[in-house]
Amino acid sequence: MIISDAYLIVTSPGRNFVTLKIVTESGVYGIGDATLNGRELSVVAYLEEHVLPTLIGRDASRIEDIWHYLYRGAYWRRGPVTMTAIAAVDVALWDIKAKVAGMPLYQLLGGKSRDRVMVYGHATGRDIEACLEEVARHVDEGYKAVRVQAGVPGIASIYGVAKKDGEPYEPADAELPAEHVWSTSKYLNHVPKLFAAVRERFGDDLHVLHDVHHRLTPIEAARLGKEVEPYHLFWLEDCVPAENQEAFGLIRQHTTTPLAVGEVFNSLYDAKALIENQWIDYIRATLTHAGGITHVRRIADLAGLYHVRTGFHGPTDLSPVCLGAAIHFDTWVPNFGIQEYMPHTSATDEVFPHDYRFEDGHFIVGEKPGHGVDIDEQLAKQYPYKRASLPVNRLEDGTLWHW
Ligand SMILES: O=C(O)[C@H](O)[C@@H](O)[C@H](O)[C@H](O)CO
Ligand SMILES: [Mg+2]
Repeated sequence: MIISDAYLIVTSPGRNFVTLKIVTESGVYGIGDATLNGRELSVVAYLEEHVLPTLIGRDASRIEDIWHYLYRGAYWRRGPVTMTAIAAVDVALWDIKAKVAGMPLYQLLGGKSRDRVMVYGHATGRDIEACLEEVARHVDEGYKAVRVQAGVPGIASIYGVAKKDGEPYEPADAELPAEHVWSTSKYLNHVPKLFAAVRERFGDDLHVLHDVHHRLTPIEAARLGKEVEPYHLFWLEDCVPAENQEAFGLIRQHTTTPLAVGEVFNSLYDAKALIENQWIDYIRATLTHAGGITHVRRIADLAGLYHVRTGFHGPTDLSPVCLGAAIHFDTWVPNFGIQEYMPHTSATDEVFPHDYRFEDGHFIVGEKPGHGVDIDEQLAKQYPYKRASLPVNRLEDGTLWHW
């Protein structure tokens, strides 16, 4: 299982994706996702200059050793670029190992803990009415859990709401960052009304989620958590920026609304205090940005000791390679909570043929050896990279805020 080649494929079938392919002397290959939204080419440079040349001639079966070679061996630890690069190598190597073993990846991890993986979809609308229509569409399509984000009166553009009702939401929508204007008070006054309307129309059984996208302070998050308690959210996500993990201790004292965090985390150390103090309920760090299967497995195991469950990040800016590998992980991990699912465009699905399938609000893992996702390199060439940036947010007085 000697590595003979390793190269990147950058393609943009609707949005940018970076994919690593590692090939062994026997011809067996594996692929890993290396997409860091809005910062794609920094990971390309990191891999091409510092990682890929060191892989040639190594034994692909030594996943653990290669992980530490890339982590400890870099001297400069952690960070999204490094950890995304390591993750791409790691997932590609697990893909190779499972293919060589002739097993779907979940078997190598320990086998199935469940038959299917519950997902949540995204309902978005300009106002509450439009948003409720989108929730209804998701319910009709079989979803058991729906994230609900609506426009707020007085805020012109807001995270999570598509420009036109019924269109999928894509945040990296401009070559250079768009500037949005944010008002915490308008938002806080509006969200409880949205969830009151959702429960009134859809009853108690549907799981409902909401993403604050890092824009509150701890005491504001505490207020929101308390005010939505009657509507029994499945989770309130990223309610404050999480560099200061202790902030979650304050929020926790005030509310029983379950808290999810971690899509921007890239290592266990970002979440250690959050988990050990039981300040959160769901950890969202996912394979592509947090060092791959080898590292996220450690995060999940620590989380399990403290009743924290997984709720992997799964937006369209993570490629089907990430989603496919995540579904294997979700099928195995004992402390699974939920998986995020934003459907990719059909052009993306054609570039990345895969064997997972969506059925009745759940993903069913595929049975092909490996993680079950491939890349059509010829087709990928038809979609050249296009620079695309995430927006920024400013308060109404012009202060740069969290988007
Ligand atoms: O919960 C989510 O799915 C996320 O918040 C995403 O929508 C991020 O904004 C995106 O991944 C940034 O690239
Ligand atoms: Mg989020």
